[in-house]
Amino acid sequence: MTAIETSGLTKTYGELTAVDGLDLTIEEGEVFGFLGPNGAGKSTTINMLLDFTRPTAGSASVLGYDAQTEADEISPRVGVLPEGFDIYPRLSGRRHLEFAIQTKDADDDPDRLLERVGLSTEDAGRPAGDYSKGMRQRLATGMALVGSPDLLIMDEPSSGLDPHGIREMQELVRTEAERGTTVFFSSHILEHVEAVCDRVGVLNEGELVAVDSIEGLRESIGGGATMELTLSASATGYREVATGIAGITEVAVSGRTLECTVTDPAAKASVVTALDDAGARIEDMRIEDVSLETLFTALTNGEADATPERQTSGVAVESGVAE
Ligand SMILES: Nc1ncnc2c1ncn2[C@@H]1O[C@H](COP(=O)(O)OP(=O)(O)OP(=O)(O)O)[C@@H](O)[C@H]1O
Repeated sequence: MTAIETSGLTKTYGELTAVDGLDLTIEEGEVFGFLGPNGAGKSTTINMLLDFTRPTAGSASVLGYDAQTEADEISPRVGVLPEGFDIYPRLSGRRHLEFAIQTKDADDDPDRLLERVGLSTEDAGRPAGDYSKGMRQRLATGMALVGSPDLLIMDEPSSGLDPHGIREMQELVRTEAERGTTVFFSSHILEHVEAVCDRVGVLNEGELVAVDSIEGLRESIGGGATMELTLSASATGYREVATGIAGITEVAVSGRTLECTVTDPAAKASVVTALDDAGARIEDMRIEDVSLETLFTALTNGEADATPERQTSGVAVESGVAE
């Protein structure tokens, strides 16, 4: 059975199309990262899956039930970490959890939940109104885990968390996935989903612009790289050598440096061999691979940070993608 299936799911607000004909299938047990820049339509999609918002067109099913007509069947089996979770300021964290346990008619141990989300017993006794943003996020995560849901929907789960908290959240997602839970989580930060997701979908201006495994995305960009070769003498005479190689689309020369745009990974070795054969002495080589961040940027009109990783060494540089 599919955990989530949408068909032509659309939501418009007046002139604005927040979600535009979304066709998405997520299998049970998958960890799916829903990516997109601010305003891409991620929360609107989640709200339609949870029947908080009605679609303008199309349909969605969650755990085999229609998201609009059978929402009552869905909610007991889904744990939700909403974006901008509202707390009851005077109630302690523990009371929040107890309340969630009662509401779901579950039998979770609040202490176990607190431990899982990294909230101390002492903090659990304090009014949630005094919590930091990260602590609120941990509490909301604990509430989402109540009742061991079959599907966990997390809207920007890393929001407010420090790097340590982000790692813990990723660990928690992994543990849930091992338990068989389907995890659907949205983020506008690729590296937060990269560590844990089986597949990612990239949403931009309401449209799904890519759906693939992380490996698939890596492969699709694997050929794109810039190679910078520093020779022992002027590179001017070697431009033609590099230009003649299949998979090298552009060559720029500056002093002793040749900068080649590579579209076929095999061309990286070919250019080194060809230059060597032509008598050039390569003193240094740097390869700047296109990272997933760069792909994300390209898919979403440059609204995310592009931080390609530089790898520097001698001639034996391996191709790779930024971690
Ligand atoms: N109730 C609403 N009325 C009017 N426009 C809305 C409403 N809810 C969302 N929108 C618009 O729909 C678009 C998508 O918003 P949405 O909150 O789904 O994006 P998002 O991808 O979750 O963004 P973020 O990462 O910032 O949370 C935005 O342009 C937003 O302004």
